[in-house]
Amino acid sequence: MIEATLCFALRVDATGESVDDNQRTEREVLLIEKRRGLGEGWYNGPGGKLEAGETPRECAIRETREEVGLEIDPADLEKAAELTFTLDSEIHTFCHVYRTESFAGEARPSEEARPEWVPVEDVPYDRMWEDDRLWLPGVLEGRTVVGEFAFEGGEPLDEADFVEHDLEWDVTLEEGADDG
Ligand SMILES: Nc1[nH]c(=O)nc2c1ncn2[C@H]1C[C@H](O)[C@@H](COP(=O)(O)OP(=O)(O)OP(=O)(O)O)O1
Repeated sequence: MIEATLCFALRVDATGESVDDNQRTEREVLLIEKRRGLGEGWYNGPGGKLEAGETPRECAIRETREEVGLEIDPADLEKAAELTFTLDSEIHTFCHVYRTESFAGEARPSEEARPEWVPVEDVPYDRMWEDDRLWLPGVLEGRTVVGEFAFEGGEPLDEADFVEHDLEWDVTLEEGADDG
């Protein structure tokens, strides 16, 4: 089983467009267009596989730094979801999902990822994993969720068929004692 993370940074963008002289503000999320690995060519949050001895929180911070160059304080990461992806009835990947509204630096591209700030209303679900449209909108609204998503058809996971899912919303997500 692969243990992995995803990290969604959110910001409020003042667009400067005036509506009755009020400045319109729009929430944006930092997505990446993935340049290699599982889900290559699709949009997702920064993230990746845990390294030995690393907590999920540490992994989410490291992957976000490596892939797009943002720095995040561990205390500012909020656990938002725990997702289990099964392939042909076996657990393939367990994914810890975090969100944050606090970070330092400017997003920059890397070999692994091309970052893009996207209005929360315009997330390109047609260019993402098929399961994302089921859980990401709630996560971006600030909710928590535990989900299980079943894929069939053999490796690789990103070419398998998405067949069923189960979601439990607004749960309390426990974290390991060393995971802050
Ligand atoms: N069904 C799914 N929906 C989704 O949104 N993200 C998924 C997913 N299945 C896997 N992922 C994500 C979780 C994790 O961030 C990433 C794992 O992909 P990879 O195994 O290719 O790892 P990466 O190459 O990104 O990581 P490293 O090699 O550790 O840098 O894909």
